[in-house]
Amino acid sequence: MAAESSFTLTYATMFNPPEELHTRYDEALARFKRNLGKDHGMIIDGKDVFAAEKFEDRNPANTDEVLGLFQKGNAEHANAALAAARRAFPKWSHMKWQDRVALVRKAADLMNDRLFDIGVVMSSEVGKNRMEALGDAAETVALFRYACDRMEINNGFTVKLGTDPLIGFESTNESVLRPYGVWLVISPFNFPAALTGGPTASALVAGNTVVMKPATDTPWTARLIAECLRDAGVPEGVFNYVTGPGSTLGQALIENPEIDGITFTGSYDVGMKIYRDFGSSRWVRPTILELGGKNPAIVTQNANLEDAAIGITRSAFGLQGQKCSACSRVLIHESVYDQLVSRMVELTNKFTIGDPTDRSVYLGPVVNKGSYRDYQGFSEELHQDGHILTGGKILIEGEYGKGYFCAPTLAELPFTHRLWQHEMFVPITTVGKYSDLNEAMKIANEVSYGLTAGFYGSEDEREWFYDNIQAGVTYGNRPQGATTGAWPGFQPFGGWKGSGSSGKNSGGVYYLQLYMHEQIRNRVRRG
Ligand SMILES: NC(=O)c1ccc[n+]([C@@H]2O[C@H](COP(=O)([O-])OP(=O)(O)OC[C@H]3O[C@@H](n4cnc5c(N)ncnc54)[C@H](O)[C@@H]3O)[C@@H](O)[C@H]2O)c1
Ligand SMILES: N[C@@H](CCC=O)C(=O)O
Repeated sequence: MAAESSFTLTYATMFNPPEELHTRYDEALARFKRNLGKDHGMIIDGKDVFAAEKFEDRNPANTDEVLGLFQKGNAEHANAALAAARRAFPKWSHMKWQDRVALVRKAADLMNDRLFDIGVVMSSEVGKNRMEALGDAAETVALFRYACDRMEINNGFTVKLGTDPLIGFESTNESVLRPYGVWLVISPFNFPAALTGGPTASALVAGNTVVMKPATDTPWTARLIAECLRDAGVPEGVFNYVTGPGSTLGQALIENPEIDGITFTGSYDVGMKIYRDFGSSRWVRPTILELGGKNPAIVTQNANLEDAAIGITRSAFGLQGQKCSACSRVLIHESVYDQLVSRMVELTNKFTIGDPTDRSVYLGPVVNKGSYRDYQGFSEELHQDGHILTGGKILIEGEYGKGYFCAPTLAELPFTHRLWQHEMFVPITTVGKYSDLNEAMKIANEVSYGLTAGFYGSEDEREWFYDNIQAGVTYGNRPQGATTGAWPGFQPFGGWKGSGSSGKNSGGVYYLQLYMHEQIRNRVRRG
């Protein structure tokens, strides 16, 4: 987002926003308060569709507050949405790609105009602080535009190939990338705009039609993204927005043979189940899985310790540790261990915790009761098996008692403990001491995940780190965030090993191609 000033909002710049951003956020917050408690439909074939059963979208910072009512979609809604997407596919896919790009760009412009309203809704249903929420909305705009740019730069992915060396014939060849058909997008709660909107925009620009299903904790943000597409004039049925539980609606979507491709972003367990279920079809369909992380930061004796402390604590506790990219493991050389740990504790204790719509707040609540309980369980385990440096308790005094607030936690733990391997997805980071850098690298890589990783050390050491770490997004000496804060076109985002299936990062130059299959066109003429 470019405001009137020269400031451009990204996850790296969000720590020093101009005053104007706060003013506009506050205006949106006032509008939002007048819109609470409404009944929001699904969007199927361009129409608002209401189900017999509803679910409440509640504010995790104040669980008494019902943000809105949403539809508990079922298998019938799944079938209707997929059928609408199937009907819309022939016309959408045969439209000139330039016309699809124009519509998706228009949706991005609308989203940019509505950025602050989207941001406030997101803060309220996810618990994201202001700048993180605005960042997620701005990232979605960037992902829409990036997909359009890539289609243009690649001229619609039509490439002239060699002419066959025939005598008496002219035989030309061309490669064309073409859409698959109906694409399913299932997204998680933590980046409800970017991870619903990003894959949707790529699928649409490529010529697929889409059914999108957000997480049950975050239906409103996704609805606002869907409204941008609808209001931009994307034809009926080309995208469809359905809401409801993953175990019923999500499962019904997965099991429907109408789907030609899927982008699932979420946990490893659900992703792997989807992969297996999806694999039982008559042929192999593209399955883009963006899964969990257990992201390490390695700090050597040559590091700038202040940059390391700032970057690590920001990445450990931004969005309450509920980022796939969160810095959840820190490996520190023994010679600088005490100094760095004490600075990290100091910075962690300075974070303001509270209502995420408040401008001074860095940590909001965790997203729901399940995460709140997870935090308590892990804290108990850390009290027993490790040493809590700070945190380790839920916050219940005063206003905190109304929501799911947890103290950001740093804990020492033997490297053999299971929590060095398990993605906790709450504000808890484990810290350990190493004496040999090769050993630290071995520990960093000995997990099922390979999403992001951070490094603080000398420039030579850093190149060694890149060559040896198993991760899709890596950062060196970055105070803006040790392991978090990727931006489309700058740090395309995706993981290795159990963190991702495609090996190509979203917001990167190889991503849009995943939504298309290749057709070779050979044309022969006598003469
Ligand atoms: N790699 C990435 O880019 C990335 C980004 C964000 C989050 N994540 C991961 O997402 C997880 C947190 O998000 P979450 O708690 O919302 O994840 P989740 O796996 O619980 O849910 C993700 C989505 O899957 C749906 N779902 C659940 N069961 C389903 C089923 N059987 N069939 C179809 N859909 C089903 C849910 O309703 C939701 O929409 C973490 O593991 C995090 O690391 C990964
Ligand atoms: N793109 C985000 C992470 C998304 C996953 O949760 C980042 O780079 O921090």
